[in-house]
Amino acid sequence: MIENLVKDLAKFVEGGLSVELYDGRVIGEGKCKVVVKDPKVIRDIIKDPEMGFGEHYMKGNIQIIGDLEKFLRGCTKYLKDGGEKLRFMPLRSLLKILGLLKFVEEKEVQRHYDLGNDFYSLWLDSSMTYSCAFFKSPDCTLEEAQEEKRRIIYEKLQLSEGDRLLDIGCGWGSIILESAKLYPITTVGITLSKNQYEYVKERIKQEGLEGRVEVYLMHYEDLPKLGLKFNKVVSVGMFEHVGKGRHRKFFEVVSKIMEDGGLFLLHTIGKVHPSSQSRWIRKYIFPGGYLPSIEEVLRAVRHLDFNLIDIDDWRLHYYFTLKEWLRRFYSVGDYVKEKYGEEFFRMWELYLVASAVSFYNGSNHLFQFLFSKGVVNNYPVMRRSFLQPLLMA
Ligand SMILES: C[S@@+](CC[C@H](N)C(=O)[O-])C[C@H]1O[C@@H](n2cnc3c(N)ncnc32)[C@H](O)[C@@H]1O
Repeated sequence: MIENLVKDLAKFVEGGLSVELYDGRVIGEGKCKVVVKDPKVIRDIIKDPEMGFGEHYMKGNIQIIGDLEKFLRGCTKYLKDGGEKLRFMPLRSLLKILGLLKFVEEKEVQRHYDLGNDFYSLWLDSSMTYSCAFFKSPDCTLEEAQEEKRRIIYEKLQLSEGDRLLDIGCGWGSIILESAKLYPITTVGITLSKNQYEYVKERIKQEGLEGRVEVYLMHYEDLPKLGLKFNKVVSVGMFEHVGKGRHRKFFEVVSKIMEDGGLFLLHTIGKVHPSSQSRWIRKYIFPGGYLPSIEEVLRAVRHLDFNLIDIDDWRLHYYFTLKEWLRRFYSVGDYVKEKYGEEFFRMWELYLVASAVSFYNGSNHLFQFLFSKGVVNNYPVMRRSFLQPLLMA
């Protein structure tokens, strides 16, 4: 059975595939070599393929000598194109890893983001933005691409004098801090992470933005308690935490704190159609996260007073963002292994590569939904630019 599986899978992995088993047997030949160090790997993958692969990869019981991204890409292709017979092979579930995120409870969100500002600053750009950037051209730096993403958001939100902007899930504050410097507006950000909250508070002081920028450590459901109303709202990379069955409630809250005629830009990873989510990612990276489909987002606003203006898909931009995060992550690999341990390194490596592959192969997308509260007819009818240079040759 293993021989057949390797032979079939090898057809889909660029450069071919060989597998070296714990007993010294080598099956197949190719550029990518999978080393299986422990007989438990096979047992656990058969029992629970996705979790089995993920956990043994983290522990180093499975090693990929060659390109992990190409290997995972091959696996997805194999599962997609491999025909009816192959769909029942154990590896099918393994690539569920390529889904992302699902709703998490407060403590779980904190566990992820409070890993420490130091850890994230090792591989994020200098604005500490932890979401998809926009690469105007393939040679943009990550810093430039994150800045470009913010510019697009400000334009889509038509920021102008006197606006009150809310950022739900503001992270390390790049939007609320920068937009308040660029426009005569006031901004408010909320986050569940104590580290992010302290960091943003300090930046507000350092940059003399007191009175114009506020940050709160709070759950979005508590927003109405602030007693504030906003005419512009943005949420970037946070909706993935909201969770199945809670999307409608999220929009109800946003509607409560928005003024009529206001604009809401929702930037989220998503799926075109509802599909399965990764149990491994939920256990180790984003416990509880859920990636909504377009349909689920639109269904959630159906009976509310939001009117859809535009949907944009930045799928390949997230692939490039992840590749850049990964490049930076690898460049500090030895330090990460020493400080956080080998298993932690391998867990984050797998998460970043699997995520990159999920955008490359089209399982995941990055959507920007733009809604108005009520019908707004004085919105520009054209996007900033329809023609972007090709990102992929
Ligand atoms: C992926 S980060 C994105 C941060 C930032 N928007 C960016 O683009 O860099 C998700 C953010 O959502 C926040 N978050 C997650 N669940 C939340 C909740 N229930 N209420 C408020 N914030 C939440 C996290 O604390 C974190 O700041």
